[in-house]
Amino acid sequence: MKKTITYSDQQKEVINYSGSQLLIRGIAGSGKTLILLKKARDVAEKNPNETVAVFSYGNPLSDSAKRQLESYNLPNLTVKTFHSWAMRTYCLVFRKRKIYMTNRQVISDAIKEVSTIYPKHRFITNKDLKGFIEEEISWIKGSDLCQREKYMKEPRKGRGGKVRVTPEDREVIFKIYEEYEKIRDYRLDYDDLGLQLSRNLDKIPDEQKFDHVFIDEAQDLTKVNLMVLCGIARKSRIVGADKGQKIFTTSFTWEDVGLNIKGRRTKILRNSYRSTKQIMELAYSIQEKDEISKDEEFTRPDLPTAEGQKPKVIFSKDIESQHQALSEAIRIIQREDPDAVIGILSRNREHMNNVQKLLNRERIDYKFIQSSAKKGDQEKLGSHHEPGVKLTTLHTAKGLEFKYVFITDVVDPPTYERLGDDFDWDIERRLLYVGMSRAMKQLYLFTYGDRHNLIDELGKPFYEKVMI
Ligand SMILES: Nc1ncnc2c1ncn2[C@@H]1O[C@H](COP(=O)(O)OP(=O)(O)OP(=O)(O)O)[C@@H](O)[C@H]1O
Repeated sequence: MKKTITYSDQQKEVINYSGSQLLIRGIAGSGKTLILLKKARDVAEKNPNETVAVFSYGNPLSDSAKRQLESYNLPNLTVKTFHSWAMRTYCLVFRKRKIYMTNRQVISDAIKEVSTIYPKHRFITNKDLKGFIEEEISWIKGSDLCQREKYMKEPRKGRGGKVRVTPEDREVIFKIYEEYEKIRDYRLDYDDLGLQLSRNLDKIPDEQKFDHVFIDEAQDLTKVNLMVLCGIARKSRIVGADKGQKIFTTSFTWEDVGLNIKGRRTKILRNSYRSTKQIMELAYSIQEKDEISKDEEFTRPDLPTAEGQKPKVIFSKDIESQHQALSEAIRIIQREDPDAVIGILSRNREHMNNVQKLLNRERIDYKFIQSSAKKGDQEKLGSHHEPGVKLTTLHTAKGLEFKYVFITDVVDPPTYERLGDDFDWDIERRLLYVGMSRAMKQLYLFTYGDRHNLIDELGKPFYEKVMI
């Protein structure tokens, strides 16, 4: 059943805004995507001879946007992800027929090369820091800091504080980056697409540009990708973003990417229409602890008016009893609400695979929500629009919503992942906030053992504690 929408005054102001640049800042569930799609539709309907593109974050979200727009049948309106558009555009600009992608091994090979110069440095000897180096190289390319001088001077705002980085560390990282680029050679990584296109904006063919560009979840795009998207807009660029949900370590200012959002060009949405007051109270209790809540661009939320049950936090002794509690909770909900959409969100793939094994064992039907599937797994892909149990990660759940949300394994990451005291808890807080704010009606958090820093930070009056 299609729900009727009565737009709020704040939302109407965004819909009726007719300027050529606009930033829509809004909290989780405030209708940024809804309004962006409505606006894109209006522009496409009013101007049938002009092209309109909506850029969504990832395939699940872009499929959802396509679904919402398909009945309007507007041939001048398209929905894309940055990567799908950039792959095609890169081939056209650089006259390539096929794109060869690098693999993770290239980072290991680059580290090995640099080990002859810095044999004792922790980035060389500590294998657990490889993930950090991978993110750092992505940051260098995503922010176009590809010259040594630039990289050495760049403030790390937005990059996260996972590992303390001294000037000597930067020297080592930059050497690894240079080796990585040499070994990579003709192959590309995901950051190359935006980087090379941002340097060749004038070569992008006209048919790959649009009169009006709408960008959703912009807080997590890299600086170069945003520059490219703003650069291909002939007439207007409309951007939706929420710093409170920034879960990747990208950094840019709106000015950097060519967007003037001063004065009336920024509109703010503060009400969640997705979740109940009880869910958002709990979600805000963790967001308050995040440094980002002090940022001038952070959007302060208003509490929703819709009432519901208090979220439940299930404390188990170990992972097995968590799984038992999880399968019991799924069965209870499926009995009471057979058409329910249940999202099971995990911190990483390993946790998701454990949940998958549990559901197979318990003969509970499920589908995955993910950007792509391995060959043969296609029929296991689902969407958050259809009833049933959906398995996904917190990262992929961004922008999506489920009537019931179960977040599993809310425990401290293992020490090797935490890198001692340098661990960036703010990103973990934000991920949990993103996960919690996906829930429309009921929210369950599952934890076990005695190491659950984030659970300890939650406001105690805002959840029901269940001990197993
Ligand atoms: N005025 C409204 N009346 C009823 N429902 C609304 C209204 N505005 C938004 N919604 C609903 O609220 C939910 C959240 O909207 P949407 O996904 O657009 O929010 P968002 O700001 O993009 O969220 P997020 O940043 O968390 O992805 C959707 O189900 C949407 O249909």
